[in-house]
Amino acid sequence: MEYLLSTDCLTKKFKRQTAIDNISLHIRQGEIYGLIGKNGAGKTTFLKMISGLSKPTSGDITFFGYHGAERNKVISRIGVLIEAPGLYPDMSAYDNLKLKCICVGLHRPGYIENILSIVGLENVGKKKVGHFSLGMKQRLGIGMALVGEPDVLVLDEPINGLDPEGIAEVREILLRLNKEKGLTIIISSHILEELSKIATNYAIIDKGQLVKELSREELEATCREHIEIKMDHPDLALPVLDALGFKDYRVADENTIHIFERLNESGKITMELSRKNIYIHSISVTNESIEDYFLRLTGGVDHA
Ligand SMILES: Nc1ncnc2c1ncn2[C@@H]1O[C@H](COP(=O)(O)OP(=O)(O)OP(=O)(O)O)[C@@H](O)[C@H]1O
Repeated sequence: MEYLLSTDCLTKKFKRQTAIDNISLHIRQGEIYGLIGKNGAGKTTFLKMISGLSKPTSGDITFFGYHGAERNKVISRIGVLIEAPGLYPDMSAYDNLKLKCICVGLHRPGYIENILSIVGLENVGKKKVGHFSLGMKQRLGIGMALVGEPDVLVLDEPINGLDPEGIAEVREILLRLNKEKGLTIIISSHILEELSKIATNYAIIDKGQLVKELSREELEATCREHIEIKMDHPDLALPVLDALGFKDYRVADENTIHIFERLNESGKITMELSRKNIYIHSISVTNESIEDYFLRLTGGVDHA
């Protein structure tokens, strides 16, 4: 089984609006998979479908090798926190977790205490959840999603509205769960910069469509300072770069080469290419921030 979870041409329509349009994504075990998109891009709709909370209009989802209706057999292997965590405000964190444990038939001694400690709420005592900060509620929401030891955690904008300290706390918890328990995490956000601190893989979606699926390494390479050459046939330039001793370069797309070393040698490269009669459209040194890259792919700032 190459992928733990994948979607094939997944589509969701609400009357005439297509919220998710033909999205095929691939998530491996152990990844922290970030779903990035502006407000209204379709993140929640997508996460609801893969979590079994909403039915696709068309397309398929494969999870643990099961797809179609068969996927119901393994759907409980997904722990979900979508929109606000469903917490009882007049009860303590312990009692909220206890209720969930009873619902799923879990009665192990020390189980609830362990979850409280994982999400950093071991010292809140009998304080009612209604008096918790937003960050504490989010952490308890993550704890609730952990009941039953899922293999995958699906989190919809878990850092939305949190202050920097709250964001850092959630980030630490997720990194630890991923590293120590090997949990696969699928997490959405509209801030790529923030997600880039934890995600190993990304899908950028815009207006319901997949714009790009890429790994952390690919994102870092794209946003690292580099020489960018725009030309019609990048393949023609590669022997010239090799002859000049360049090693750290890649063909970014059918019209672009990125070179990540010797950034002051644009002139030399231009001269060599022109000596070989290889025509280029432009050559420049680029340092695009992660957020600029996201805005470029999703058509700039949304002023709606
Ligand atoms: N139940 C529904 N009925 C009708 N339209 C819906 C429904 N749920 C979502 N939509 C529409 O689908 C589109 C995608 O919404 P979705 O909530 O998935 O986006 P999102 O990326 O999660 O955005 P946000 O971050 O603002 O929640 C939006 O235009 C939304 O209005």
